[in-house]
Amino acid sequence: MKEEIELHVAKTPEGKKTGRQIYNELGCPKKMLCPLVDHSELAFRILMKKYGCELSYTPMLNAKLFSKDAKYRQRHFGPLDGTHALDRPLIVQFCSNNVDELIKSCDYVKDQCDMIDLNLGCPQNIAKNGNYGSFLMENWTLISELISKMHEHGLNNTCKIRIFPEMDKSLEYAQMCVDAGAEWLGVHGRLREQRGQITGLADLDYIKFINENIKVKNNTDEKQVVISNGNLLYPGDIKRILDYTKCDAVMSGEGCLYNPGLYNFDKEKDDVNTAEGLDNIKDKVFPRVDKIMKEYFDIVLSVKKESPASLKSFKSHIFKLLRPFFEREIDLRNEFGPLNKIFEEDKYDFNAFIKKVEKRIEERLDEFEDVITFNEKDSNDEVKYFNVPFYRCQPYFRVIDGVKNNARYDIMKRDLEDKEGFLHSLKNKKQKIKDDY
Ligand SMILES: Cc1cc2nc3c(=O)[nH]c(=O)nc-3n(C[C@H](O)[C@H](O)[C@H](O)COP(=O)(O)O)c2cc1C
Repeated sequence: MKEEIELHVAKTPEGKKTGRQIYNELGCPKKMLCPLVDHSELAFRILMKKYGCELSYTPMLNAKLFSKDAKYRQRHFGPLDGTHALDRPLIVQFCSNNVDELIKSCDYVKDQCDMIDLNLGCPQNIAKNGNYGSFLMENWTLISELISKMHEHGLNNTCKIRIFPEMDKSLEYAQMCVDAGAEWLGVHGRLREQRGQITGLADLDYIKFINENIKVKNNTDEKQVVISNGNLLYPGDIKRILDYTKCDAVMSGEGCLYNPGLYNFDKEKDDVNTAEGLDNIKDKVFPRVDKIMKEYFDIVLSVKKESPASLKSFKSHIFKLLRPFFEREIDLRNEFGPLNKIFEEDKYDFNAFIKKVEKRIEERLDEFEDVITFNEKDSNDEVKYFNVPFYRCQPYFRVIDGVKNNARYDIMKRDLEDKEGFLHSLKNKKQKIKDDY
């Protein structure tokens, strides 16, 4: 027998805009940057906006700490966040299991952003221990209370969910969030168990099913705003995913981290589906790693005073941006690894390192042709894979070597032939698991 649960349904304050109105006012953004702990900080958001991203999320902020600790607030959401010319539209994301802490935190940031998101997707142990993120998926009463209080407080609010193994339950869950007052819904098409080594593919069928069947709160004619999350590797995937799921927008995490050029094309003019088309716009959509590294570093320096990036996050970005390059140019990777004084400008000039990378690429240009080609061997009807020179940013195909429990598992295409990369990934398994959200 179905367990009776008490659900909160928000009363909409008078004059409050609907999700669709907010979406239209924000210019109908289609290409969004995911919330990313340690990675969607101000500097990276600015870089992404320069490269065609239309809306960004902050990293997840912990409402318990944010509501109480001024230092935490200062460190994670400074005065420049949301006020920099290139930092809007912006969604601030909180994790929480406590209404008072959540509302207090929202009040601190509501004038510096366009919407506030509740994190219902974090699958990490830290979320398990703190009882938030995807570990609230069993507590619909609490979720509906958190969302409805945000809504009733007059905030423009969204939530980002994961899916259940059952499609119907996933829809019911999404509907509960919307009825509680979520004006937008981000759907990450993976189960809570799909993380680390068994991340696998997101299931777009679930996202499509939720999007096609969900009813907007109060059941008006308006369509619920739904954002699809997962499986974005190449620019052409954006249209493919939007056409398939019929969602309003896509958001990407790892796709952008490894290649900030993912969104950087003109949908009317540029051909992003063929190797030839991509080759014509390769500087935009697969930027050279030395150039993007310089651009990112310049932004980091420009916002350093008000919103300093942590060394950990800076290094993690560089490792991701340069992943294919570092896998071949091991000496430069080894040189970058121990660099810990990057932000102490007088002691270490990071521009000297950038110059070394640039020089190395120039030397390699004779040897490795600068063309994008279509990789027929790895293709199937739905997904196209491309060969991109190692000195250009490109998607990262994860190495997965295990299946656990009942997690749905679709083998993702991986570059296992790249033995060096494979071994490197395995060696860094520990680090990777820690990095994986
Ligand atoms: C480094 C990293 C940090 C993440 N941090 C967050 C976060 O703060 N909040 C959140 O909701 N999801 C977070 N995620 C999950 C992403 O937002 C996204 O849902 C997930 O990576 C799947 O999308 P992708 O396949 O485009 O990467 C994180 C993912 C990564 C890789």
